[in-house]
Amino acid sequence: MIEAREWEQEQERLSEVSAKLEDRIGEIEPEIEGLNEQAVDIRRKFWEEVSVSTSTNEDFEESVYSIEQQEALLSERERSHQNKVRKYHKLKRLSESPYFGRIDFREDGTGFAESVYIGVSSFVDNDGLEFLIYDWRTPIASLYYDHSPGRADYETPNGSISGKMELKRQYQIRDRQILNVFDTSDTIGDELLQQVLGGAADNRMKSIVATIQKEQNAIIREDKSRMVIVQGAAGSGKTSAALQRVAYLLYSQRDRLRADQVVLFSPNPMFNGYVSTVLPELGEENMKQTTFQEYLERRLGQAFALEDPFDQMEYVLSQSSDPGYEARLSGIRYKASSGFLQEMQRYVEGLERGGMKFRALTFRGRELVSAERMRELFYGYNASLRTANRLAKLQEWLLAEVKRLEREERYAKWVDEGLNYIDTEQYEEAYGELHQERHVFEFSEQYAAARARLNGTRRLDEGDFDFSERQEAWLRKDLAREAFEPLKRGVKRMTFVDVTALYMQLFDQEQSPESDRVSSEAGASALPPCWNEIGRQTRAKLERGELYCEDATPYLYLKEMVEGLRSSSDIRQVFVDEGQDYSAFQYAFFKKMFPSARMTVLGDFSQAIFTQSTELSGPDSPLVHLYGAADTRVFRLNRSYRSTREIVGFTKALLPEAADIEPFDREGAKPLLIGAESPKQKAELIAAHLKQLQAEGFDSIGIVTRTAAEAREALEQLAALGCQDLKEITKTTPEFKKGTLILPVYLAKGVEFDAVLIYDASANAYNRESERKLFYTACTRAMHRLTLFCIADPTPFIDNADLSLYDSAAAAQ
Ligand SMILES: Nc1ncnc2c1ncn2[C@@H]1O[C@H](COP(=O)(O)OP(=O)(O)OP(=O)(O)O)[C@@H](O)[C@H]1O
Repeated sequence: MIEAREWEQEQERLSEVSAKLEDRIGEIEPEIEGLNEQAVDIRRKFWEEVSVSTSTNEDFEESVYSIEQQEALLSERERSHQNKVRKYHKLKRLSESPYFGRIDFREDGTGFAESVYIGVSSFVDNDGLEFLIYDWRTPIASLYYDHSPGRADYETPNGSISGKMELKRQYQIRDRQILNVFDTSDTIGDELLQQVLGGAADNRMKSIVATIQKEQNAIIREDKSRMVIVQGAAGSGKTSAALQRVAYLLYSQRDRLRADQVVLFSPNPMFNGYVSTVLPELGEENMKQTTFQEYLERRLGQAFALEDPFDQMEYVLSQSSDPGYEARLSGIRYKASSGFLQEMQRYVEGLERGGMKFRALTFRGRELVSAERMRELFYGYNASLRTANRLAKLQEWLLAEVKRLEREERYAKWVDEGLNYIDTEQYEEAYGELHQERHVFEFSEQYAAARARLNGTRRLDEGDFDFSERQEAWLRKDLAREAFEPLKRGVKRMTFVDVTALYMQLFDQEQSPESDRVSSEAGASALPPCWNEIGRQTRAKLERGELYCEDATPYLYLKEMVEGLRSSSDIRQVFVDEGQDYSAFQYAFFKKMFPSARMTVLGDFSQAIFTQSTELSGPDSPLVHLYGAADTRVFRLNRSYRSTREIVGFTKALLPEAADIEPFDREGAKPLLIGAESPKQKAELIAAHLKQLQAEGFDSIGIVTRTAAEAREALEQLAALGCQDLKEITKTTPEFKKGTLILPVYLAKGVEFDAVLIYDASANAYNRESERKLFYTACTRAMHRLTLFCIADPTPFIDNADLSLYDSAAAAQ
């Protein structure tokens, strides 16, 4: 705390700045309202003011010009309106809490220290000279995040500036009143962070702008590398830093980066809502948010029923007795691997020499162009042409061929018959079309007649226009055109390439029964265990018009590699959260899909709960290879901000690789393990504990289960025991609500709760080594309290947790 006198001075300054903000808002407000009315007015009068005249060419041009002018004027007004509105909202936001930090910095060579007040955006005094508030993203503001009082420097576009930081101060301000002021010697004062982290969880993520940590700031401001990888412990602020980074980039590159050129891939649709308020809170427009599954659905959803990652997860967790289980798991791993990616790349190259698969073009049950003919043409093109280019040539040929066949078809029997069923509408259309032609005809006829008169000759074709013949010809053409339309559309979409057969062909090679692992044809990679069964499962699924989750990306990759990629070069920044859950294929895909983008991938290999997963930063990481080590920067975050010291102490004992995680120093109760004797008793204990937590004031509680079926069971049991307001979260729930949620671990990814209850931590439930990370992920969702329930023995995953790390309670009989 600071002295009373200083506090008073700070309050005085705050009041002054607030008053200036109010004045500025007062100046802009009428303008905003005026602009609003103007825009509506111009739109309303738009068509009144432009009279469209088509009587002469000049008139018509005049009208078009006038419309264009009006439109340009309107767009300009709207743009300036939007800018003003944005400015207005920024001022409003500032007026609620103008700043959160201050540094006094004496630049070397100057005789005075400047006081730099830092807030969510800049505010300059009316004279235009004095910055009353600096935006947190300005170069000088980085001092606040990176240094303690003493020698300090910061980077600007023109080089480094050094000096001495004489003061570093933090504020908590509400309604223009200072609630708290802290002077700090630390990089960012622990006191403020303590307060922020001690607060309750929300159903929306919060901006961390006032308490960004030095190691997070480095991630936020990194702007040299093409690829930024963040491997960070659970709760270390990866998602928070990512969102701040988006806001930073939108500011620092405001002349060349728009919010709609930034895309964030989230782990599930609910997560989109969870993080959607952060950027607007920082005064920025939201970026595009999507899930990879949504993208796959858009690209493949019409052709196949796609399995989503959550159904795949449910299968992996609950169908271990299925006879094909081992093969499926082996397939999931293989189909996500760099080995399969390389195999696929070799395969696509090989298609230039042989093995292409085509689908014949058929029409009314007749084969128009056989697959064989297409193959001949394809392999007859210049051998130096790539597959996609040859396909483009073939496509051109096919379109011409289809048009030729369509012309021939006009006199086919079915068209003769079709003429008998022409309705009046079609006749009218034909009449109309011919009538238009008639004008042209008449004009040329008149012209020819005039010439004939002038030359004193007679035309041979005079008067030979036969309307009914022409009408029939028109109708025949129309019938054939309509019937051929789907075929033409198909050729344009390249449906003549049999991608399904091409994909299946990848699995054709038989594995010898005596060997589980044999070298593939190319000799560079080995086939995975249960290879033959993997092939059988893959083919059977495809034949049903379905795609396993693990097949969707490789399938699309193959399709794109063969047919030529449709990329989005407009996207400039791609963010991937929960990056450990994406396969090597998906990363190769991102690179191809967004050729002009830089990438930021955030994740935690300790939370790799899906069977397919990618190590983010090790030597084998496909991510590091994606753009090359020189253009890649890896950051590590080891400090966990989410959970209390006690919870972090317990969770880090669950996983050997979590050993070096440091908790932020915030105290709380030890995790509690409660043993029950029967499922019924377990449910009763959970119900009682829930009531106790609610009575203590926790209003964000997560009951985390292994599977969706278990979540349903939990809901029924607890509701029967009188627990109120329980909300079940399924993969189709559109957004998180505050309260007591019951959900499977894989849907709790990335989110947090005041208190987490592990619904079943028994040895029976969690015992397979492959589920250790699943269990770890569940426990690391807790901020303040973690309680685990089990029947008989607890999961062996806690064997390494020293008994001092948690409390145990057996059920009272
Ligand atoms: N610098 C910070 N100041 C205040 N709060 C922070 C800071 N960094 C992280 N937090 C808080 O810590 C919690 C965890 O942050 P976040 O969800 O971003 O972590 P994460 O690394 O993405 O976690 P996970 O991998 O478990 O999804 C959030 O409540 C966030 O607000």
